[in-house]
Amino acid sequence: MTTAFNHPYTDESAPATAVSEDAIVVDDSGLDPDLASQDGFGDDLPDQGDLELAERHALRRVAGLSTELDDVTEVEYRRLRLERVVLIGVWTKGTQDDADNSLIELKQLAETAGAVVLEGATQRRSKPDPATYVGSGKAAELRDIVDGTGADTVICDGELTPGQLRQLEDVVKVKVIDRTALILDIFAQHARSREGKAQVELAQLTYLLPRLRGWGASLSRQGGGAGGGGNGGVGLRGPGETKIETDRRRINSRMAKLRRHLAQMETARDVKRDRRRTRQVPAVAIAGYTNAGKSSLLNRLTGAGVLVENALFATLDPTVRHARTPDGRSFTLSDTVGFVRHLPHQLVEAFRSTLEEVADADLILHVVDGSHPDPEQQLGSVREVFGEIDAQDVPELLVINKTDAADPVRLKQLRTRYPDAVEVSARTGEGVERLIDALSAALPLLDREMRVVVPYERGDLVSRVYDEGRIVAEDHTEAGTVLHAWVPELLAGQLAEFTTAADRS
Ligand SMILES: Nc1nc2c(ncn2[C@@H]2O[C@H](COP(=O)(O)OP(=O)(O)OP(=O)(O)O)[C@@H](O)[C@H]2O)c(=O)[nH]1
Ligand SMILES: [Mg+2]
Repeated sequence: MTTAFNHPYTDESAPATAVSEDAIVVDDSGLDPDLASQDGFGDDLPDQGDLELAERHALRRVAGLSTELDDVTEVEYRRLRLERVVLIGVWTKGTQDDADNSLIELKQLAETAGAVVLEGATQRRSKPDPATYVGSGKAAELRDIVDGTGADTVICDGELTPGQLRQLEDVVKVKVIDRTALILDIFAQHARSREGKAQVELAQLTYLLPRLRGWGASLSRQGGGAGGGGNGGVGLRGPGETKIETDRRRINSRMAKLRRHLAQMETARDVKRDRRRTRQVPAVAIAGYTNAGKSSLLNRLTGAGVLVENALFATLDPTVRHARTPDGRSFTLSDTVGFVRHLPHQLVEAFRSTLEEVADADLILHVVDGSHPDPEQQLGSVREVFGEIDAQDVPELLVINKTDAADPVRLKQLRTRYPDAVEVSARTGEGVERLIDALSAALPLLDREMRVVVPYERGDLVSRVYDEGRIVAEDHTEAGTVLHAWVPELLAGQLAEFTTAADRS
């Protein structure tokens, strides 16, 4: 029994505290000035990101003075801010390696959220325990580990029911959260745009709603002091229940408000997308597992200067760049939010409009980290999400990235398995030429050759030829701009009236 608890993260060579150096520093104060000021959208959410833990506790006690909503959503999320954590996974199927990889990913997620991982352990079971996730014996061992390490949080590698979270908390006596809450927390820390923030908040509230009671109980216990210890105490329970009802109502109305705002923002996005569509510029979406190197590749391909970080979910807001093939054809290239195994469905829902960029693309550059121990599993998870967002029919160009760091044997396996994939290193630039060629070949061809004389008052058409087409020759005469160019069908139609006699045959 005891041996089932392995502690892979305590070895001397990799002290757990080293992780905090890479941790993302979130400066909430300067983050998003427009959220609070421009439309009153965030008016009821003062920014409390920099509050010390103790102050957050204090805030909870003056809950009656602030609005209830601040209390529940903001403060309780902030309480989620993890410091010293112990990881626990239930290993139900697959090999020991799979179980270890899963826990290593959980460790990366926890570190990305800013936590220091003290210990990790897995338990082999046919299925998670319905009461406490791990069996009761393991739960007691887990409590000993928590005591021994001074951890303040346990993170479970799965999605737990509200009841499991509460019951496990009762045993280990510290906060217990699951993988879903952890991912939501990372997204919350990384969201930059108004839309991204709203999407994440909606997902968090969806997650929080059925768990209100459980968290309330554990938090009132953690509040300690005034309550007289124990489980929150009989005296606290009555008012707590009423408060939960109020909170629930407020959360529901907040969610409705967020949905309305998101719908508006989505309309704006659709307009933008439609504009791109009518310009007939093919759209290429870069998608793939988180940390696969999508942003690096976008930078390599376009010099976009997009945030690259060795952290999970560095990119949450889609970035769209304009690019050209070597033969001059225009296309857009967009970076997207990374995927992860078991992406919480609340997030898939909330990010649906962002993810639709992928579903709407003419081509997906699916980036896989070739240096990962199990790239094929990541690839499978990503394709699963493609299915959920109806992107499975979009042509896909598989890109195996990080060849500079990948094991040659693994690369060879991948090559055999995916003969059409292109191997690149976004870091060294190796293979990028080949990728550009493959990309060009996969993009729709510009299909009309035109010779036109465009009068000077139609400079707009000339600039569209510049944007959307490829100019073979250009001259300026008294009659206007003489162009010989290849252009997309739609533009060809609009240029038709200016075709030169020679071309009219
Ligand atoms: N060795 C190596 N590292 C790479 C390569 N491409 C990217 N990386 C590193 O991988 C990490 C993640 O890169 P990103 O470009 O941020 O990955 P991403 O897919 O955009 O990640 P998210 O936006 O977080 O989902 C960074 O530390 C990069 O420096 C590569 O070709 N070789
Ligand atoms: Mg990125």
